[in-house]
This record gives sequence, C-alpha cells and structure tokens, in this order.
Amino acid sequence: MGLFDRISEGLARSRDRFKEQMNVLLDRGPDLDEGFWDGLEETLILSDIGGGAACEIVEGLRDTAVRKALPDAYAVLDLLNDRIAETFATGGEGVLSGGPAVVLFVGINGTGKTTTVGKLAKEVTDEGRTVLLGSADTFRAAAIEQLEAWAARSGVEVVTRERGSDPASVCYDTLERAEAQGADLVLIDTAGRLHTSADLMRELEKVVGVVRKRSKLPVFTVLVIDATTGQNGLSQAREFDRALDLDGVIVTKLDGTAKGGIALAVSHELGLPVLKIGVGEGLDDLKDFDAHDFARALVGDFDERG
Ligand SMILES: Nc1nc2c(ncn2[C@@H]2O[C@H](COP(=O)(O)OP(=O)(O)OP(=O)(O)O)[C@@H](O)[C@H]2O)c(=O)[nH]1
Repeated sequence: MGLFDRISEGLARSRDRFKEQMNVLLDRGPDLDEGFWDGLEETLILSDIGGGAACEIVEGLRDTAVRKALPDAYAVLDLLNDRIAETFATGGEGVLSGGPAVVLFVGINGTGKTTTVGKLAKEVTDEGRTVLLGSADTFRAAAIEQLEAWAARSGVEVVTRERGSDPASVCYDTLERAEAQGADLVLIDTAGRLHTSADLMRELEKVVGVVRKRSKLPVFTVLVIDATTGQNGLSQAREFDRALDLDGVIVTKLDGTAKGGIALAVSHELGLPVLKIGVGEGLDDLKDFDAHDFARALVGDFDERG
C-alpha cells in the first residue's frame, strides 16, 4: 500500500464525516453566503485541526473568493486542499537532514519516541550518514533494550547506562562518544513524561540544558505526538514548547486514527514544522511529510458537482 493510501485509510473516518457535513451544507445551495462560511469553519474545526487554523483557512478562502470573484461554493472547495496545505508551518529541513546535529526526542509516555529514533537510525544510515544513538530514557528498563534492538537492526552504536541513571549523564557520555566517532547525527531518546508534571518537565529542561551547553553541534528538540490522542496533543505541544523551545514535531500512529487533523493544529498554533509522520510499527513506516497529500487525505476532493 502506498504512503498516501495508508494515511488516507487512517483518516477515512474524519474524511467521511467532513464530506457528510459538507454535503448537508451544500444541500442548502452553493451560494457563498454567511451560512456557508460559518458551516465550513465549523466543519473544519470538527476535523481536529484547531480553531486558529480553521479560522485562518476560511479567512484566506473568503479573500480569494472576493478577489477572484469565485462563482459558488464548489469553486471555493476546489481550493480547500491547497489552502489547508499552506496552513502548515514550514522549515525544519536542517533538523534531520541538514549538517551534523544532535536531536533530542521528547513527548508524553508511549507516543513512539523510541520506535521513531530506531526507524530514523535506519533511514539515516541508509543515506550513508554516521548515526549515534543515546538512550536517555533511563526510567523504563525496556526502553534501553528496545533501543539496543533497533540499533542492532541498522548496525549503529547506542550509548546506554543502567536503569535509574541520571539521564543528563547519558547525554554527556553520548556527546563525548559522538565527538570521538565523528558522528553526523546524534539521536537521543528521552523518557516519556506527562506535560502536566512540573517536576518531570523541569528534569527534562535540565537534560536539554546540559546538552545545549556541552554540545559543539547544533542541538534540536523534537516533540513526538501520538495522533490518536487528538486535541490533547495541542496541550502537550504547548507545554513542551514552553519548556524547551521545540524545533519540530513528529506525528505517529496516523495509520489508525480519525484524529490526524491534530498535526495541523499543532503545526499552525506553535509554528512547528512536521518533520516526519509515523504510519505503522515497522522499520520502514516513518515517512516524509507532504502537506498536500495530508490535506487530501484529511478532507478528500470535491469534484462531484450538482
Ligand atoms: N500503529 C503505529 N504504532 C506505532 C507507531 N509508532 C510507534 N508505535 C507503537 O507505539 C508503541 C509505543 O512506542 P514506543 O516507541 O515504545 O513509545 P515511547 O514514546 O518510546 O514510550 P515511553 O518511553 O514509555 O514514553 C509501540 O508499540 C510502537 O510499536 C506508528 O506510527 N503507528
């Protein structure tokens, strides 16, 4: 199954719901009146893309409708996919595919951080770059073994310490090893923590602070969000961004959820580029993000007139 089909399958429920509501709206007739614009905004909000993004999309389409004297609602809906795609924050190319860098992966428990680091190790190694992994998730014993197993699969080295060690020390060791090895990319897995836990967030700030101070390479922080958690992802992103000044987001588990619109809510509200998306548990299931494919999977095409 192709990439678009996988996301499309995952988002089928939200797309069906969106179409159903749009058809009810269009049953009133295709006039571009207030009822249409309000209905469009409400329908977009129900797709989990967030109030801010929905408002900006509708405002943009309204402007275009006036400027280009669009005849009816169908002409507006023809532009909807592009407009949604343009609402995603851009940038972030330097994080995973630029020059040498250290990237820390953060997020709440079980979002897929370790799995994502493992998949990335394979991808980057296949590109011919040298990768070093650091297991700063010293809280969950299985996380260390899990990362070691991923590292073995792609033949990369992983720096670990025993469970319960200070995560900042693991980062320190990892940076030393990276320097000695001349690694192109250093990927550091951190322990999952609730964004509402002040103590654990402070601990993470300290870990990231140590890395920023000690590293000679640029340091980036990437939030990993589980798409199935829906709107809660926005609160997670706000808190992690406040604490760490994030550089990007990776949205996982898009293969089985109707709540994928959260990717746009987070990207738009916090100005964070979506760096990758997870569409399954396998080694090859971390994919490049394409805003146009994503928009098409989220709302579908509106070519059936009349
Ligand atoms: N379906 C699906 N499952 C995924 C995806 N990414 C990760 N998972 C699964 O999510 C579960 C949790 O993944 P982990 O990588 O252990 O999550 P984590 O964030 O490291 O967990 P903590 O360290 O406890 O915070 C595992 O069963 C993964 O296989 C994805 O894109 N799609």
